Amino acid sequence: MSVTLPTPAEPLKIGTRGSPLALAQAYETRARLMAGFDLPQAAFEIVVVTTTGDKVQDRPLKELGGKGLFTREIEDMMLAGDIDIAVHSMKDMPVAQPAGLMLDCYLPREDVRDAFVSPGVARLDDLAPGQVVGTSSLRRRAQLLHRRPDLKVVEFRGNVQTRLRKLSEQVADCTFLAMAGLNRLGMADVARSAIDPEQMLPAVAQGAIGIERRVDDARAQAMLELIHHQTTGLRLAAERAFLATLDGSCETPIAGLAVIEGDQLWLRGEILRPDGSESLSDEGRAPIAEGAALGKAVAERLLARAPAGFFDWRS
Ligand SMILES: NCc1[nH]cc(CCC(=O)O)c1CC(=O)O
Repeated sequence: MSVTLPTPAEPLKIGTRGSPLALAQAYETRARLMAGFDLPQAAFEIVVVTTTGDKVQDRPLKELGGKGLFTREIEDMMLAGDIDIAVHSMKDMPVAQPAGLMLDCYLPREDVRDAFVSPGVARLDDLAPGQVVGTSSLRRRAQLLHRRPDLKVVEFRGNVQTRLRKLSEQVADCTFLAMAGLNRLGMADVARSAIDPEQMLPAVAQGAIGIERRVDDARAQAMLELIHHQTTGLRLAAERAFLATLDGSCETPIAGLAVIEGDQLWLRGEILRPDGSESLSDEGRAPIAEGAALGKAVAERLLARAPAGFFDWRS
């Protein structure tokens, strides 16, 4: 294939966070761009950005507050022209982008499931009453306590490597990680088992990489159009519309997963109280091109069913 790009006088600067997973995702993006345009590695420059979310490790994420804790500084650099594109875990991305930026390029989605990780226990169902689960995810915490109010949950922050170290220090009996992250790190063997979405519905956009750019950057637009993965985009349109309608973010106990079945999208969504005392689920189907309307409809049904005060966990 021959694609003419606006003159790439300068290397395309790819912004990323510095964790091993973030770097793996940036390398995957670079590899797809190199292959797609038959470009050498020198046509790209990977720029590592340390964000506030990366620097502050000793407080729960929800206390640090603010959507986009891991992305704002990267976006500011892109708006300033210091980087051209930014590679993100879509699970961590707010539903709307700042003025001047857009996010419409997705790489093929990885395994969407959560992994059960434990040195001593093989499966989620094998946990004994009173055992300790480490997680910083409000969703995983609420889903787990909903099914197993007998378990104890402790705060577990940090990247994949940090969490594994805490497990080896016996801070908790088990933890959960996204299968996608483990697979992308070549660490699938860390998962004792993968948890079926029926048992634990994943976070919206789990396993998907998105690439953000400036709205008016014709070179980046041409490059990203070629590597965009269509069906991942259709699934995320449904899931992110669902999240947007609930006004949720990665800081809320919300789960959502869309899959493609023939010419239809099937979306399932779940909202929970943070203590797990209540869980509401809903689902729907629509033609694949109508994901945004589907996500909105499923979210609106959940909102109509949610008792007063269901979302008041921040007060
Ligand atoms: N919130 C952190 C985060 N953001 C994306 C991933 C994993 C990769 C993915 O879901 O795409 C993780 C870690 C985890 O949940 O294990």
